[in-house]
Amino acid sequence: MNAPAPAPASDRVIEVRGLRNQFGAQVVHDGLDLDIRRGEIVGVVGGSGSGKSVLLRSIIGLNRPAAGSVRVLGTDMMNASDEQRVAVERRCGVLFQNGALFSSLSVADNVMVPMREHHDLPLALMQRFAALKIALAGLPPDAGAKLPSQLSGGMVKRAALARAIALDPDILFLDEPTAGLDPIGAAAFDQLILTLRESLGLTVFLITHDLDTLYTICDRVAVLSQKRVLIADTLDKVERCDDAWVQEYFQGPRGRAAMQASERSAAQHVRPSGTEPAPPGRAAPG
Ligand SMILES: Nc1ncnc2c1ncn2[C@@H]1O[C@H](COP(=O)(O)OP(=O)(O)OP(=O)(O)O)[C@@H](O)[C@H]1O
Repeated sequence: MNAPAPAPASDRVIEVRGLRNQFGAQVVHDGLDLDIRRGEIVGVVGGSGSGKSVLLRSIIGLNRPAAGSVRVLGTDMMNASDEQRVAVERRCGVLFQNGALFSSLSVADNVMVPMREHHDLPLALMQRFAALKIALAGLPPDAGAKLPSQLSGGMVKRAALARAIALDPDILFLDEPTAGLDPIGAAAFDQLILTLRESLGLTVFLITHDLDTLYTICDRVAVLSQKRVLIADTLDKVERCDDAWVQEYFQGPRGRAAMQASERSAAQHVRPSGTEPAPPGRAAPG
């Protein structure tokens, strides 16, 4: 398999080299390399327990790797001062699995948490910014006053997204953002990510098990297998990778359904105006 040409250094917003993570005797990553380029949406896939979340945590500094190097926005995270690390953190928004909102704070207060942490702004200004982010995340204005427990699952994801974009990040990290959403909610969330990428110029690191998300919004897909990134490339190249897990994942019934839905969607875009589009397809949630 030919490796894709390396991106110029100035384009790489995340560079992971020789990453090793180990918990006791369990080696999760060994010699893992990954580049993420400015402005792309990269889907990170792999079997359960392959180390996707640990990789995310290693990149954002929540997990200290046993070996290797991680550069984020040009900063060597393993050797950065606290000040440099905080400066990078400010430029990264994270949507954790299940949202991880503070249950005792309203949505607006949750969105203001990173603002309070990193800036010294008047309350009224923070409230205006929070309302803007809540709207950008596709929530109605009255959602700001609600507690997370008063929201539907889809709204919790959007509230967590509003918090993740609170500081206008350069890089958005999403850990299974469409898990638990119904197919229509998941498709809407995918479109929201695309819209935000365009409007905010984001780079997106996206962990997902959702094949439709991969086909709909990802520029490249990185497959975690055998403790490393087996391949990180466009979907058509990844689909042709002859690894057993990749074949089972992409050529199984759900993979084929997602691929066909994506082909139907592409065909709709060249359909002459005035003709009826085919209904959108989305593999049923597992
Ligand atoms: N803090 C920790 N201490 C010990 N083991 C850990 C820790 N964090 C993760 N692990 C282990 O590392 C492995 C990889 O975990 P990780 O959560 O990254 O998997 P994943 O690929 O995200 O899985 P899933 O798709 O199920 O969410 C798992 O075996 C997990 O139990």
